[in-house]
Amino acid sequence: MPFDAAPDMSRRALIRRPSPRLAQGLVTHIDRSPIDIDLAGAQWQGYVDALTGNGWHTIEVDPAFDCPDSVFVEDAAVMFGGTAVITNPGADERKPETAGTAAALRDLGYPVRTMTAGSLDGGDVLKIGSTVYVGRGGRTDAAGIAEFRAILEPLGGNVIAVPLTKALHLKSAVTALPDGTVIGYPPVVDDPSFYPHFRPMPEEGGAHVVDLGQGRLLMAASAPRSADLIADLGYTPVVVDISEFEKMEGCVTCLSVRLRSAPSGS
Ligand SMILES: CN(C)C(=N)NCCC[C@H](N)C(=O)O
Repeated sequence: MPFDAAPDMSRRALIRRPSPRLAQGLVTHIDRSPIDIDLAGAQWQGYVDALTGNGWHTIEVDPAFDCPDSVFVEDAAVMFGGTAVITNPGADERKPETAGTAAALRDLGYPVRTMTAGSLDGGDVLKIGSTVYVGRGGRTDAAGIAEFRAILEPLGGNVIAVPLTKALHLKSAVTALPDGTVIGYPPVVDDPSFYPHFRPMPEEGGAHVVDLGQGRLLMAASAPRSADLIADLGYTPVVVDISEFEKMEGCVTCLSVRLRSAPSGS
């Protein structure tokens, strides 16, 4: 008799359905462009399908339709091992997003640490093993970095603050390949010398990858030359069109939070 296999605890991802008010979300470093909300919905579904089609079990955080930017679920939480850190977003408009994300993670059994002292967005956090780069920029302040460091260090994280003046979030500028190479689009990277191995990408969208495992990297359709370069490094790009989210300064990383460890203590 068929049975439901338990989801692989190392391949689960949080996602959050876009608000019908997406077009009213924040834009900081780019000009505002019209959003096709139906296309955004279809693109979000395409993104979710790319996760599930590559072996990820998705868990939907309750929608927050009053919060235009809530689809960018990455900014509300950072996972470190089996602990969830609920952020204190740097933009007041985005602070109400965290309650639903915290509830989802608690329901999944994760111990939750909630930031209160300073501000920090999940998009400013790039983890490479136990090294955790945090962008000190428009959304993440010094008090936020200090609070985050105080939470992560006892868990084994080494927090390194890096300057960020040319992009919204650190992961707007740089992300990392599975081998630890940091990839970035030089015009928006403040100082590549912070990273032991840095490889420039020819397009802004090419600086953003989500590691799907087994050498597969989720990337945006806006960066075809970067996808070729990534393929030439022996990885398999999995390409999704997220144009409507890019118009809101989003990228592939922002639309999910991967839960790669079981809840600590379980
Ligand atoms: C890595 N990135 C870019 C993110 N994690 N988040 C994007 C948030 C975009 C939103 N309109 C805002 O301005 O907050």
